[in-house]
Amino acid sequence: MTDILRTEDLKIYYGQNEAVKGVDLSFSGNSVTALIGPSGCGKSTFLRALNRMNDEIPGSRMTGNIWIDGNNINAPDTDVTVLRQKIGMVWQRPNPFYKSIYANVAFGPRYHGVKNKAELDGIVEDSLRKAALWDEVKDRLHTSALSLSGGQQQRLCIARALSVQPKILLLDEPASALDPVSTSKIEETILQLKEQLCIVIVTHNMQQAARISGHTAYFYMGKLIEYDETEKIFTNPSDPMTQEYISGRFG
Ligand SMILES: Nc1ncnc2c1ncn2[C@@H]1O[C@H](COP(=O)(O)OP(=O)(O)OP(=O)(O)O)[C@@H](O)[C@H]1O
Repeated sequence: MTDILRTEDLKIYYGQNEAVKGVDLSFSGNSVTALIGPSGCGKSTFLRALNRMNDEIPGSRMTGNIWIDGNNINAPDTDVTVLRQKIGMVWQRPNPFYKSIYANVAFGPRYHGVKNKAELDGIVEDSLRKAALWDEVKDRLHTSALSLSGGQQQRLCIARALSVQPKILLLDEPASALDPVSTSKIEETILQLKEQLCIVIVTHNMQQAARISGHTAYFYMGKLIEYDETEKIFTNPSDPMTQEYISGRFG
């Protein structure tokens, strides 16, 4: 499979603190890659770099390259809005806008110039279907997004990210604040989205990583220790550090 996203010697700093220490990783289309590792090892920092979300953090800077479709996203002429259209992101806590369900999903397409109501209606329905939320909300599209449960809000945030047709979806512990039923709905949604997207997910939940990802990257203290097929990482990792982490977490 062709890689659509690749990092090369990526280093990320907060002031003097080097949080990510020269990571090379590649991601292909139609795949789910899990980023795992102990708290503070740099998973979220690495993830946020992939659509330049760290730009928003004062004192943060990065070196190295991130290639998407052959373009270096760290190039000074990169249009960050266009970049974030291609690479969507969903955070740990659902963060819908204080607007209707419809307006949340229509926000991105409207921002990018879609005005036609029929077209917007189509995008909203399609995005909500892909996020496995349509059947639950189709009769209340114009009610507040905040009237939804936490799990529904998170699927709404996924629909919102999908509405601008990204190629890549970044998920930062998207189910860690949810109950088991909502978690399994999010996991089912991720598995369906894999058919169309490249997905990178940070998770603390080893079982979740094993259930949904094809490849897993193990980070420790800012370094990428091991990257391989998920089954290999969880059954027979090559690096003793990975083994120690996995057995501690599973044992
Ligand atoms: N906004 C920030 N400002 C300064 N330092 C930060 C910031 N965010 C993260 N760091 C530091 O960068 C390092 C990596 O943190 P990061 O949140 O990326 O790790 P993580 O593996 O995602 O952790 P967790 O699993 O707890 O979310 C840590 O030393 C952390 O203190």
